[in-house]
Formats: sequence, structure tokens, C-alpha cells
Amino acid sequence: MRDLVSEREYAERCWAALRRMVAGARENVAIGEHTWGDRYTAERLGFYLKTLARDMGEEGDNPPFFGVIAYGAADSGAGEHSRQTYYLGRRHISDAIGRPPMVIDWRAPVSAAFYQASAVEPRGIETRRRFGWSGQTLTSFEDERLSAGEQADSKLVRREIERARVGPMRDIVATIQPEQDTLVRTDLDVSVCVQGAPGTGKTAVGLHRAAYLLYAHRSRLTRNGVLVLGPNRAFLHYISAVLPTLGEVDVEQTTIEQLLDREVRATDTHAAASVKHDVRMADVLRKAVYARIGRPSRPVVVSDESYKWRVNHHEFAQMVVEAEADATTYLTGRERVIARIVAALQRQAEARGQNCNGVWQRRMSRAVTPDVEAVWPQLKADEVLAEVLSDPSAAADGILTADEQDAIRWPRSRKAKSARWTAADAVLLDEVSALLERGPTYGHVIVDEAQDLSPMQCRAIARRSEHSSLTVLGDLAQGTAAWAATDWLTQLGHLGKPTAEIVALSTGYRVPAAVVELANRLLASLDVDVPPTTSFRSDGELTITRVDDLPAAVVESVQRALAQEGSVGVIATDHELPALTEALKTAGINVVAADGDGRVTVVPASLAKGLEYDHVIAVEPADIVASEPHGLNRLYVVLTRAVSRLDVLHQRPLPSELS
Ligand SMILES: Nc1ncnc2c1ncn2[C@@H]1O[C@H](COP(=O)(O)OP(=O)(O)OP(=O)(O)O)[C@@H](O)[C@H]1O
Repeated sequence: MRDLVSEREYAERCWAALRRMVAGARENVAIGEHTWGDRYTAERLGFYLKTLARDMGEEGDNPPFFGVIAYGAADSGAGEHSRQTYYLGRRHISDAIGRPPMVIDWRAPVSAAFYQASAVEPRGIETRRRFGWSGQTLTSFEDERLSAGEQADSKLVRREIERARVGPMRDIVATIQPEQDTLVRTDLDVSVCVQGAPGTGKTAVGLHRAAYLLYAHRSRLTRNGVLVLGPNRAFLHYISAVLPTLGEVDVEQTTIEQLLDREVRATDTHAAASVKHDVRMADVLRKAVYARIGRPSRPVVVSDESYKWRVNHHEFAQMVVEAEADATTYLTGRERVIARIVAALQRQAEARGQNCNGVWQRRMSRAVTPDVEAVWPQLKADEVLAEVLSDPSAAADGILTADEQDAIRWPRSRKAKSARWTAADAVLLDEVSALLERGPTYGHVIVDEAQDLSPMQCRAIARRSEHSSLTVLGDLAQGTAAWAATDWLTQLGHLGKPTAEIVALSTGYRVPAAVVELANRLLASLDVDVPPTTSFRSDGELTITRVDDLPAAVVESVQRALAQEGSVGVIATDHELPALTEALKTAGINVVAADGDGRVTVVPASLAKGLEYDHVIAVEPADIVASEPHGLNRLYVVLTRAVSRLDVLHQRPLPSELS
């Protein structure tokens, strides 16, 4: 293996090769469009080259490699890799076509050994080397002679995990842990559900899995797309840089609300929202849609020049009954009735020697449509829902109780055009739209904070991954929505993947041991069956202070935090936050909101999920608990946002569950 000086020289060579690759890709974009014969090929090639050049340009200044594995002799288990040495990095680097790569992509099959090999199971690897970088300078390396049974607790891995956090989330390719790697590399056809305690790397695993799947199944996934769903915009902002640094810029990252794409102009009462998000609404809506199909009372008669073709009303009724029984969606059923009537007319016309070409068939379709419309009318999703909410009884009797119907009933009947839809209505509209007509699906969907999805939201996701797989990430203990899941089997059923494998992660890489110990005290009161977190980290500080003046104490705490490295997050109830923000500003401290970039962030407890700060100041736990039905879960989320230090400031007594 090389010494440090030679490793640095190698790094320089890799950088130079990478620069040549980027320049080459850009040049190819410039010439590619002109050198290919037909326009289609030029367009496809141009698109491919542009994507490549753009992806490579996104690389930034990351080190070209983070590790190297050196294989031993073939009989040591190295097999075809015998005596080979592979450098691993964020992307494949080669200096000339046809030559072995200088750096192998971390997602390549051979790279799995870097993450998975151990002294107990060296997989043919003689030496695993990890590199330490400071910016672009290679500063050190660490070797483990795995085949000789040597494996140490890596200082470089520890340093990376314990580093102070500033700015958005970063990739973890250099330090992915074996249990995380197994999840990242799970095959595309397999759906998995990761129950992970706070900071166990669920989000990191999900994002790296997206990058891995795009590498391993590029053409299939480029066609259908990969979707990452997160809980809110602040969270999406926080994770937004990870996939681009891994060279993946085309993954759609959004929230379920944005995905449903409806303008929300009203708010539901708690009671109404609970009913609207209940899975029984799927039955109510199905009934409302299919109740629109009537029974024919007249035959279909079509004049065609000197002839009249007819389908008698019994045949017509039979066609409707059969189409209704087999219909995958309401509108395909309607199309099928039209097609069957036209086929029956065609048989009659052909018996008379008529030529029934495409033009004739289209003319007949148009002619029979009014008869079909009278029995099986065209529907629009918003019209169906407006009718249900104006008067739920017709569709909901026998499914919802009278009180539940009252909870969702509009105070007065309205037409769709004048409706002011709520967030829950957006989910119902999506359900109705899907009953009418199938929408597009994705090649793979990754759902973060999945414990908070309502059954109806789960169904919206299930529809978009009907023919593909899901990665479901969440923590039942962090469930704060009114409908938060309390077991994964039921939630996976709603998501359409009841047999997905459930894997637990319990080693936390964010929260230090002292803070984990505090947060774990709440677990017993959260009424969910999850294993407690153990922290990978031995460092960290926790202070719990009773104060008289909360804003003043917060200012003082932030000032102390600013004397150290890393980001600072002040987390309080939505209600308390404005006064605290004002106090911080008056003290001359620059603060930003949860989706901004700055050193001190003020975060409403309701938006803290998924985020992390080096130093967290959690304000008045008793208020956080009291401010919502799942207040204890919310407090659990708030306490577990701290990477290095947590200050708990309180004026009122601490919640008893915490002491
Ligand atoms: N293998 C790893 N190497 C380095 N850092 C890691 C590793 N795994 C996780 N981390 C870091 O730990 C922190 C927590 O990870 P992440 O946010 O993915 O956890 P999570 O399980 O989604 O947490 P939560 O449920 O609290 O949102 C992040 O800063 C992440 O980069």
C-alpha cells in the first residue's frame, strides 16, 4: 500500500482525471449534436451528454476517494479480485477509456465489501484503508488488516460522526455502517420498512438508497422516476444537497401536500380531519362514485345511412353490469361499455356487408355516447367530493356514524366551483381522481417520517407505487399526527405493501448518550413498542435549568452556544417562538427560520422533525407537551434534535415523564 505522500500524488492524479472527464463531457455536448446522423439520435445523445456534464459539474470539491481495499490471494476468498486494489469514491473516475478505473463508484458491487467486511468475515480483503481529509487536503489514513483479524474502532469514522454540524445535511458515503449498507443495497423489487430510533440514519439511508437504485437500475428508474417524500419544506431544504453531491439531480423530493397539488384554502376542525383521513372514507368515496351508474331503461338505436342498428335494453344493461364488475376504474368501465356497444353494432353492420373501418367505429362511438352518458355519466373528482361533503348520508350511511357524517358535512350545500378545499380534502380528491382514472406511478418511492401519514395519505402513496417498491422510514415513537401509526403492519397495509420486511435500527449517530438517556425516559409513556436508542457517541453535554425569565435565559444560552463551533437551534412551541425570536433579535443575534441558512435557527416544535442542530435549546417542555394531543411524542422529537449539546430551559415544572 502507498505511503501518505504517494496517496496525495494519487489524489492529484485522480483530480486531474476528473477534470478531464468533466471537460470531455462538456466538449462532447458541444460537438455531439452536430456529429450524429439523424436528429433523434443527436437529441438523445445531446441529452445524455448534457446530463452527464451537469451531474459531473455538480461534483463540487469533494475528495476524489475516501477509502481503498486491497485484496489478498485468490484462496483467501478474494476470488476474481485477487491482489487487486480498489479506491472508492463518490463517483467513478478513469483516466482513459478501456483502462481500469482509478476510483470506483461507492455503489458498485465490489464497493459493498468496503462497508461489510470485518475481521471475523474479511471477504478476501487484506487491508481496508480509510482516508482523513481536511477540505481538499489528504491529512491521514487508517489501516485495518482484516485478514489478520485486526479491526479497530475507527477514529476517522468517529470523528466524522461526532463532527459539529453546520449547514444542510451531508452525504455519509465514507462512513456508512454495515446495517445501513444492507438497507441501502436492498434490491429494487423489495420493499423495506425501517423502524429507526432518532438519529439512526433513516433519512441518510433513504437518500443513499435512492442514489444506489439509480446507479443499479438507471434505465428503468430514469423512465419512471424516484420520489422522496418528506414531512415539510424545512426538512426538504435540509436534505436537498445530499443527492446532488452524490451525482443524482433528477430525484423528485417533495411533501405529500405538494405531491397532491391542490390549492388549500380552508382548515378542517380536528373532528372533520380525523374522519376525512380515516380509511373508511375510501369506501364512502367508492360508493359515491359507483352510485352514479344507473340501469338502462331504453335500447340504444343508431341510424346509419338507410339502416338502424340497435342494442336492446337488456343487452345494454348486461354490458353495464359486466363492465361495472370488471372495471379497474370508473372511466375505463365507461369506455368499455361504449366499446362493447360499438362491437355489437359492428357485428350487425358486417352481417349486412358494411365496411366498418376506424372512421365508422369512431362515428358509432360518438353516436352511442349520449345513451351511455345517461347511464354511466362522465364525472369530475371535485364535483363528486362536493356532493359528498354537501350531503354525506347517501354515500356514508352504513359506513360512518351520524356524528362522523355531521363532522364532515359542509354547513351549507355548495358546488365544486365555490368549494374551499382543505388539506384533507386534497387527499380525498386524489382518491376520487384515482377511482375515476389511474394516475402515473413511480419506479421507487421513499417515504420519510411515514409514521405520521394518515391511512388515506398512505393510499395516495400506494397508488403511486402500485407496480414498484417502497422504502418506508419512520419511528413510531415520533408519531405526532392525530392519526399517527402505532404499528407498522397496519401502516404497511395502507401503503399497499403488507409483506414489506420491517428492520429496526437502534444505534443513534446523532444524539449523544446523555441526551439519549433523557429522551429514553419518555419512551415508556409513548405507548409504542420500539427498542430504546443506544448512542454511538460518548461525547455531548446536557444541562437542565429552571429559570425565571425564559427569553433572557434563551438569549444567554444562545450567546454561550455561539462561542462554540456548529449550528444552534432554539426549539419552542409555535406559540412561544415569536417572543423568543424578538428577544434574540433585540440582543443583536441574527436568526433565521427553519428553512433558512444561518447559524442560529428558531424552530417551531411542530417543524423540528427530521432536523438537527449542533446545539439545541429546548424551551419549556411542559408547554410542548401541553400544546397538542401527542405532546409527549413531540417532546421526544424536540429533545432528540441535538448533535452535541442540549440545554433544556424551563420555568414551569418539567413533565413528570421526564423526571
Ligand atoms: N453512518 C453514518 N456516518 C456518519 N454520519 C451518520 C451515519 N449515519 C447517520 N449519520 C448522521 O447522523 C445524523 C442523523 O441521521 P438521520 O437524520 O438520517 O437520522 P434519522 O434516523 O432520520 O433521524 P430522525 O428520526 O431523528 O429524523 C445525520 O447527521 C447523519 O448524517
